[in-house]
This record gives sequence, C-alpha cells and structure tokens, in this order.
Amino acid sequence: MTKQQLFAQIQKKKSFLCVGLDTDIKKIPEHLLEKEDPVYAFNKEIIDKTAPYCVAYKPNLAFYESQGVTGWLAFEKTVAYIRQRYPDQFVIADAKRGDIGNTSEMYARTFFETARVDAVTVAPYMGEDSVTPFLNYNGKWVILLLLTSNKGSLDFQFVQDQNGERLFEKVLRRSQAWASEDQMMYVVGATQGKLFEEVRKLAPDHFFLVPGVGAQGGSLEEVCRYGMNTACGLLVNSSRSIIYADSTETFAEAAGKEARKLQVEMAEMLERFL
Ligand SMILES: O=C(O)c1cc(=O)[nH]c(=O)n1[C@@H]1O[C@H](COP(=O)(O)O)[C@@H](O)[C@H]1O
Repeated sequence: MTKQQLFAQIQKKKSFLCVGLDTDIKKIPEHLLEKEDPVYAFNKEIIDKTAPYCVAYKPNLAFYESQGVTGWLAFEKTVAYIRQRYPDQFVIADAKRGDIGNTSEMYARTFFETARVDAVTVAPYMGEDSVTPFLNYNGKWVILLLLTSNKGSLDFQFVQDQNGERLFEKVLRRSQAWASEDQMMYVVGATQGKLFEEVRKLAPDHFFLVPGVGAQGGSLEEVCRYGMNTACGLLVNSSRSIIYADSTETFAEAAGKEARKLQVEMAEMLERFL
C-alpha cells in the first residue's frame, strides 16, 4: 500500500486508528477456549466488529510466538483473513526485528513473502545494514522504533553526543537517507506528548505509528495537535483498551464500541488539525 492509498483510507473512514491484536490466550473469553483455534476465533470476531472504524491492524508477534507453532498459525490465518475480507486494511507485523544483513533478509522474507503483511516494526540499534534488507520490497514498509512509549525510552533514546544531538534525533536524521517517506514510518509513543512537535519538524512528511493511547494513558489530542501533518501522518494504535473492553460473550461488540469511540474522536481531530 502506498502513502497516498493509506491517506485515502484515512479520509474515507475519518479514522487513523490501528487496532492492536495483542491476543493473549489467558485473557480471551472462556467460551472461545473450546474452539479449534481460540486466538484466531477471537481475532476474527474482533476484526469483523472493528473494521468499519479503523484503517490498520497490528498483531504483536510476541503474543503469537509465545504459543509456538499454534500461535504462528493463528498469526498467519489472521493476516490472511484481513487480506481476504478487508483488503483495504494496512497490516503491521509488530515484531521489532533487526540483525546482521543476511539475517534481516530472512526476517524480511518471513514477514513480506510468507506472512505477506504491509509493514514490520524494526529496531534501529544495529544500524543501516540491519534495516536496508527490509527495504527491498516494493510497496512494503519499515516502521523504525524512534521514541518509544515506555519508561525505558529515557535510558538511551535521549542520550546526547558531544554536539548535543540526542540519539533519537540521530536515528531520525541518518535513517531518512536510507528510504523515503513512502517506505519508512517511525514509532513515536503517545506518551511523548509535546515532543511530537520536535519530531514532526525533523520529519515533516513521514507517517508515525503511535502506540500508547488507551491502557498507557497517552493523549490523542496532544498527539494530533503536535503530530498531525497535511496527510494526517499518524496511525494511532490501541490494543488492550479495545480488544479486552469486555471479557464475556459480547466481547466483540464491546471492542467495536471502543473502536467507534476512538474513531469519532479522530474524525473531530481531522476536522481541527488537518
Ligand atoms: O512498536 C510498537 O508497536 C510499540 C512501541 C512502543 O513504543 N510502545 C508500544 O506500546 N508498542 C506496542 O503497542 C502496543 C500497545 O498496546 P496497548 O498499551 O495495550 O494499547 C503493544 O503491542 C506494544 O508492544
């Protein structure tokens, strides 16, 4: 999917919501546990009820890989289900990969050829040759971790060099030479608040994947005020607050309601800040 196509979806749906499929078998409603593949059954219902209100899905690989082969199959089937039923949705494998070149090539093959997602999250720590193998696929995206939403983001991401340049600024500056804004997005956590203003100045045209609204307490209003650009430039992810809104048989309806609530807020933000 191109940047223009993604923006067209955002305009059509008045939403830049990404639903995080962080499906924990220990948290899914009991009645699903008797199904052949409970995680897949849960995801299908969540997807059907949230699809009208979002433009993207982000399965987080940790939740699938923790279940071994069964979990990987649930992940692949989930991606295939979205592809078949909702082909306009942007699918992100949240895998946070990155390794020496030939290993990254295998990761890229895993996610772009085998699982056939649109984008994969990648850690920048190992540098250029660990990221570029993901860029050899037309129409596919790298989403580079830049300023994460967690407390530990303070440990390294703000460390300054002798010229006062902070690590996240260096990552942003250097990585923009590896790919254009049609192939690269950046993770900027919603909890980073006003810093969006600075990051947006350094990357005026890129999309940001913004986790941290919902369970982590980030402010959607602040993200939009400081982070939105003329093509929206934001995909805001929420996982737990949507998919675990209710733990009974009406879990999917409850997820749909939560997604709709965010979509309504997003429509208002698009009116105000676009
Ligand atoms: O790359 C990510 O998606 C990510 C980066 C980050 O800085 N913070 C962050 O929370 N995430 C992911 O975004 C999701 C957030 O989930 P909730 O807090 O439940 O909405 C999880 O899958 C996290 O792994």
